[in-house]
Amino acid sequence: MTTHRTIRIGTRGSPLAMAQAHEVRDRLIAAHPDLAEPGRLEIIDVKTTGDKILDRPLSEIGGKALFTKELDDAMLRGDIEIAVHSMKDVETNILDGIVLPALLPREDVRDAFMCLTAKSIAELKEGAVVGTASLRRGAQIKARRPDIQVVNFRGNVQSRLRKLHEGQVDATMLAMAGLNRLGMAEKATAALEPTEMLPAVGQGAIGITCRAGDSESIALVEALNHQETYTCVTAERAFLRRLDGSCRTPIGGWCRFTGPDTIRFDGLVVRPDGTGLLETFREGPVSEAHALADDAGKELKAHCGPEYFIMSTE
Ligand SMILES: NCc1[nH]cc(CCC(=O)O)c1CC(=O)O
Repeated sequence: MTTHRTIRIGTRGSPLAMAQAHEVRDRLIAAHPDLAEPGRLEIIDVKTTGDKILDRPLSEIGGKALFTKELDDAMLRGDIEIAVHSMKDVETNILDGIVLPALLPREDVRDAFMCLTAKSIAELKEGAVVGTASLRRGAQIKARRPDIQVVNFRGNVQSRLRKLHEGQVDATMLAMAGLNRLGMAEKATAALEPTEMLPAVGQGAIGITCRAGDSESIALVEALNHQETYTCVTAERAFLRRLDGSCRTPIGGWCRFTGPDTIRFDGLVVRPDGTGLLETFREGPVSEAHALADDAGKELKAHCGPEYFIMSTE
């Protein structure tokens, strides 16, 4: 192959998004050493609405599509060849004209608990204030500790840590994956086991998209795919699709390999106020991962009424 066009890697501009884009660039060069030549790869900061509006809950301003829309638009316009996404933020249905040729090996899937006064959720003082913009984290913590007050809390990792140190909240939660990628894992007070806080669908996984038909970029990106992660995250997204997943419903879903040929999927839904937690799991062969998670979604969907879903009114 002797084409020499520049491959533009689009990303959001936050420190975490930039770290992820650099990881993709490094992996592309490791897989295709000719890409190390000057001018072959370029990282482009595509501003997203989600990064610009910081004072309202994510669930009120249009959900996770915000984080990906501008990257999708830039790709469809032909401004970038490759886009780097946190799979947690990618809509369950990928746009026509865009493909997902690779998921990188999954990072730590757990949520981090960050608190200056307690080592665990159980040790938080009566009536403690926990800051999170995530309905999933807020509802799961309320399910465990109904006395806790959950307040909306956004911003990047650095600004959330500052608010914690200023005493605006008693505790907050972040993805371990993000802290690890920023080299800030030591900021976590504890990692919450999935039995205590089931992660979001796609948490810890980076997805790389290309324009459908851009066979050169697709071939470069496909070499980075980690099949185990792809199988698990695809299964989780089948579960999410059954539940009409968006930022507006507290949903957790996690699939992992339990042996070379077997998986286990765990899923839950809970009302935003922390009541009515419903959980289920499936175990079976890897080849059935998608069908098993899909079936788990059907089961939970049959049991959760409209009060599990916050309807959009804006
Ligand atoms: N919604 C923002 C977002 N999207 C992905 C991550 C973390 C990295 C990951 O899950 O891969 C975060 C921040 C957080 O939840 O702490």
